[in-house]
Amino acid sequence: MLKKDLRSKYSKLRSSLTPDLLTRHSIAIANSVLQLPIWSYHYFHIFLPIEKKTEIDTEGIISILLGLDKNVVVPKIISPTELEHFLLTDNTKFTKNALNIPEPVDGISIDPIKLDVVFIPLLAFDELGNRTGYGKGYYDRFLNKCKDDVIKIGLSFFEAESTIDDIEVTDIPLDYCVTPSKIYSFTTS
Ligand SMILES: Nc1nc2c(c(=O)[nH]1)N(C=O)[C@@H](CNc1ccc(C(=O)N[C@@H](CCC(=O)O)C(=O)O)cc1)CN2
Ligand SMILES: Nc1ncnc2c1ncn2[C@@H]1O[C@H](COP(=O)(O)OP(=O)(O)OP(=O)(O)O)[C@@H](O)[C@H]1O
Repeated sequence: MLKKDLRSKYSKLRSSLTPDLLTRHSIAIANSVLQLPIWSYHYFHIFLPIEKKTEIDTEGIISILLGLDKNVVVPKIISPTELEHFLLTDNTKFTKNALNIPEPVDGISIDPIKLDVVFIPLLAFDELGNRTGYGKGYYDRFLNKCKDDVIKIGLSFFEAESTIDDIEVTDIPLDYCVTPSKIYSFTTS
């Protein structure tokens, strides 16, 4: 399927999730994340959900990361194409931007090259690990600034599509995708 059709299909599917199912699926995803081979790393990047778009509640994953004393880094949109990344601390204040994304007001800026693991929001992914988001290319540009072996983990309420047909050269595939019932591994190493 084409990205535009997948965006509309999965936006609709997501908006049909009840609050109770969203909570249960988000907890199941957080529990599965514990099974991934990522716990020797230090710098983890994670997004905060757009509630109006019924995104995964990442609070459980953030609690796990903080409980394990990991460095947790969150994005902030600073231009129509670019994200900046801030370390999450006890003092981090959040405010919702124009797209309803909770973002840090300011803080310690982290160079993406430092990141070991990135949790990635998506609307749909396929069996090869390709993904599509809202179509603004923020994550593709951001991942391009990370080290080559950064571990890229998609989080999805729904299972893989067989193929996304309009993949571009700038699309960076996932290493893993975690759904409420399954962990997909796309890595060859
Ligand atoms: N929680 C979260 N944070 C994230 C992302 C994400 O997907 N989820 N992003 C991942 O890249 C970036 C933000 N990308 C976004 C792009 C479009 C829209 C959005 O609401 N688009 C509207 C059209 C709005 C408009 O153009 O004014 C839409 O899709 O209906 C939201 C986030 C960075 N932070
Ligand atoms: N590294 C890059 N440099 C310049 N443009 C890029 C880069 N990566 C992606 N783009 C452009 O961004 C636009 C949106 O890309 P795409 O449709 O893959 O977004 P998406 O993956 O759905 O969105 P997001 O990454 O925000 O979740 C495309 O026109 C693409 O060419």
